[in-house]
Amino acid sequence: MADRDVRLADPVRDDEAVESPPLRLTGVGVRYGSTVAVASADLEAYAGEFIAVTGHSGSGKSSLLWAIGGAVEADGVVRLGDDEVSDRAQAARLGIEVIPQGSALAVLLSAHENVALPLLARGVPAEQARRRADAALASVGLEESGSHLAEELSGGQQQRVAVARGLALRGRVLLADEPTSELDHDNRERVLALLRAEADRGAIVVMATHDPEAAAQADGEVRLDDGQLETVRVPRG
Ligand SMILES: Nc1ncnc2c1ncn2[C@@H]1O[C@H](COP(=O)(O)OP(=O)(O)OP(=O)(O)O)[C@@H](O)[C@H]1O
Repeated sequence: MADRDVRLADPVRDDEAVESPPLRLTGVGVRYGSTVAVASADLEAYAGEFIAVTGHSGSGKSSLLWAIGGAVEADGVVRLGDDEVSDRAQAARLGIEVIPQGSALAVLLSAHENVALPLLARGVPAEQARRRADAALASVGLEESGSHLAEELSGGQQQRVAVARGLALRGRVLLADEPTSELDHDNRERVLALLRAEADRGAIVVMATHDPEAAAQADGEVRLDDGQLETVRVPRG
């Protein structure tokens, strides 16, 4: 798809509000060889919604998020508004952002650099990127840790940096893969509140989690059972 046909998200804009177009999955499937990770999933989500994807380990949660984010080859169609997601770079241009499982930080960069560099890569001016990284790190309680190398941080602190990095991008859709798995109670609640705020800002938040208490705080829940997606709670129910 040519760039001019893609409705670009604008990460340079400094205002917080966003109105995500609807996210629609139709018959989305993910296979790895003979393993069916996700079988023909249908899902709709709208601006302001916070959806939990639950299921046991290996049930396909990450694969579903990767398919939405264009990070894995998938059958079926993922649409954000009128635009069909085709690959990761195009999904990022549409404003589909990811908080990956396991943080995936650059360990030899500082916490601040890990948050600011993706902003610079999207064309955010340096001063604005610095400010947004400061604010995002402060929002996860790491205002004092910005200069620490990622490898000097604990697992939970690294996870909070990854959350800050995802939030700082201010996407239209935020895909959060087990964003609270390493966190103590207070930090889990803090991160869930930040994801809620992200939805309140007009984004769509899709969170994979195996934690029922975290899932209960989302507006809606879908569960994967060996790749089959079923609706547990609808956000508008
Ligand atoms: N790159 C890959 N190559 C082959 N098989 C894979 C790959 N990634 C995932 N799988 C398989 O696909 C299935 C779904 O995996 P996925 O990571 O999506 O599940 P999950 O629900 O996110 O698991 P967890 O909660 O443990 O993170 C599993 O059977 C897994 O072994």
